[in-house]
Amino acid sequence: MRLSLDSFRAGLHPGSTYRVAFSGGLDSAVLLDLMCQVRRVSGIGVRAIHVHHGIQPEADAWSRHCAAVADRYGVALDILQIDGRSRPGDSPEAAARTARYHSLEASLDPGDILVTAQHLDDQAETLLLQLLRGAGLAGLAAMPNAVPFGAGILHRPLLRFGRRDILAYAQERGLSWIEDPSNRDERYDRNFIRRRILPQLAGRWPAVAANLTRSAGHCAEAAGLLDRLADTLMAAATAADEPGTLVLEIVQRLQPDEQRLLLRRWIHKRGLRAPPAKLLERIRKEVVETAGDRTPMIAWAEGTVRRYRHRLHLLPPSADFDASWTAAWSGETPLTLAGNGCLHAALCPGPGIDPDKWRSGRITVRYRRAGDRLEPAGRRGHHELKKLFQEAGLPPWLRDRQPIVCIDGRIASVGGSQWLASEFAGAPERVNIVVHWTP
Ligand SMILES: Nc1ncnc2c1ncn2[C@@H]1O[C@H](COP(=O)(O)OP(=O)(O)OP(=O)(O)O)[C@@H](O)[C@H]1O
Repeated sequence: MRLSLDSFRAGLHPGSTYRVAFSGGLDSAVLLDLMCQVRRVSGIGVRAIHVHHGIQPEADAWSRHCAAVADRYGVALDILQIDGRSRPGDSPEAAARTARYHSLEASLDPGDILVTAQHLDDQAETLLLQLLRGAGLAGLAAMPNAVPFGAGILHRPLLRFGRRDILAYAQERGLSWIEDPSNRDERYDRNFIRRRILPQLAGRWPAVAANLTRSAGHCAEAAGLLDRLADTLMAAATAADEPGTLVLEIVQRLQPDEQRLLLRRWIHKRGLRAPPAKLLERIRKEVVETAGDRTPMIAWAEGTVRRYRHRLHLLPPSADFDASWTAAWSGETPLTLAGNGCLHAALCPGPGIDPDKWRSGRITVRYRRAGDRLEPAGRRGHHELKKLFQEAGLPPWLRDRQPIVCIDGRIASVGGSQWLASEFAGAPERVNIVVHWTP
């Protein structure tokens, strides 16, 4: 489609404040020019944002170029300084991109529309890259035209226009831009596809970019439908008294493909990246489908799926929890438990620790040790903590994480004030020390 002010405006997502992601390259130079023209005719607010990655030696010169261009348009430019370096083993391209998107996302105010300059050929490259990675529908949907992003929206108004139309527009308008030398580096997959593969395909199928983009559109529609189906399955399977937990029996009644869809959505909604397909299938077979009363679990880098008492639980990783940790506590100020929330103590009416015993003893906090026993307040006889936890239906993976408050080395309370030792418990009708645990 020919790129003109009218054809561009016709597809622009409605809004009143736009932030142009301006790298200084050809595509975003055209986008900024178009947005400034729209501003002239319709009075929208336009600001530009440039991300300074601090990686390439030219980064300072690019920032200066962007500032000069923005100045000529009379547009305010925010320069976001980020550390776009990758960690060993990560792709530098992906690390810079992730850091850039995070900083752009955080910079938006409510209602802002962030516009970026990806076009039809970028979309075709993205689809090919996703196919080569073996992506599922969500990946093949490639880049959406508009999605919620931070406090605002991310919108790509040039997706309908090809690289050639964008170049023609820039030349016609006499725009200036900078060329990033790394765009020619064919060690990067995207550059290889753009420079070697797509021209070959276009020699035989001139409409290749438009057709691939159309396929991405079909995938996007199907992916949206499946998301809605997954939400319906999840609403039906979620335990009413424990949001975030699924009722095993309901999940088991679904077909295998529905189970996979539901598991992926459940993990995604928790903000975790789904495991690879093979591992997801193991979760389905070994955790969901296994018969009997077993309590299987499967962990991957992003989390753990566990089955316990007819429910499925999803836990984020807990890297810094140390079961051998112990500390003295004044009881006056909250105590932070590494990787396990915090404790605080307050005087409250009702069951709790006798304030006199609390003040006169030496308080320490630790975790469970083999053979720990307790006589619960109001009950006769000592019981192993393990038995008390089982009796209360506490899932096994939470048992070692219950903080144990000791007075002079003897257990006074467990899990905040969930279990109180009779030897330290105050009279329940009086005001006592209540230990709260916020995991
Ligand atoms: N340094 C930058 N500062 C501000 N915006 C940028 C910067 N780099 C890129 N952008 C914005 O992102 C768009 C896409 O850039 P580019 O194609 O280089 O990114 P990419 O790494 O391939 O990411 P994507 O997959 O989103 O296209 C640009 O057109 C521009 O709008």
